[in-house]
Amino acid sequence: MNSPDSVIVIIPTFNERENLALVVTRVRAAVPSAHVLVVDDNSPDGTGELADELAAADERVHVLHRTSKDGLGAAYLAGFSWALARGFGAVVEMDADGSHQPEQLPALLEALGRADLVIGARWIPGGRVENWPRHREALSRGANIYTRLMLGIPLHDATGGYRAFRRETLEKLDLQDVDSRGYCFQVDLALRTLRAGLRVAEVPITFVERMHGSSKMSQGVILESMVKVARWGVRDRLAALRR
Ligand SMILES: Nc1nc2c(ncn2[C@@H]2O[C@H](COP(=O)(O)OP(=O)(O)O[C@H]3O[C@H](CO)[C@@H](O)[C@H](O)[C@@H]3O)[C@@H](O)[C@H]2O)c(=O)[nH]1
Repeated sequence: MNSPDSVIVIIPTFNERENLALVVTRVRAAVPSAHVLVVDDNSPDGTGELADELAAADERVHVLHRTSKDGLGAAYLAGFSWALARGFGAVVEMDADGSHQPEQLPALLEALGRADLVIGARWIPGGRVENWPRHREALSRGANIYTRLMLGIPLHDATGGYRAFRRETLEKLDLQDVDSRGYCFQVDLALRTLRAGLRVAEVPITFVERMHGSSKMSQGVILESMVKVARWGVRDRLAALRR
């Protein structure tokens, strides 16, 4: 069992062979006490085998192999239950492609001292993106405006995927009810955290476009997000009317 102040960084992977070793090395250098859990969905490019090699070389690196690509949300849910069962006190989400800077992890963890969930935010003062194509920036900014309007939440980067949870936060969120598969998983968990009356803080981050491989963003992921966010907004407004 790990101590309450122990940190695990969960990295979901699908075809990230060219990126994984560097990001794991950078995490271990930025916070040497942190553990890393790679959750691989049977990547055809051999990412899972590479993760096994990294785990064999470092006792703080672990791998969860899943049988097929089942979405970012499902991968994180599997990673969360693995981490909670082993007693980690802080659980971090991070992309494998180097978009999230491991060197900014100490700032996220520091903010977790006064919040229940910390989101690394691109769209607040001090936050920025580097080398992102214009259409991706427009999509992300638009998605966050849409989310804020539909849900009436005070967050500027609810879709951001660089974040740190206290273990107690995850324990309170009824994760067994979460069915968000794609990137709307991020909004889903932020919304659940706020609705549970917990504190969400945003800290500025620099998001850097990946050097290798490609994004797994798809029309299906965008559609799921639009429909789910609209549905949650209607649900919450109806609930407010009934009160
Ligand atoms: N295991 C697993 N991993 C996945 C899957 N889909 C994506 N991933 C992994 O999840 C991470 C993010 O996926 P990308 O495809 O690189 O995302 P992006 O387009 O750069 O994502 C941006 O938008 C997301 C949604 O808002 C954000 O979550 C993310 O932080 C970033 O801002 C990567 O490590 C990728 O390999 C999946 O089905 N299974």
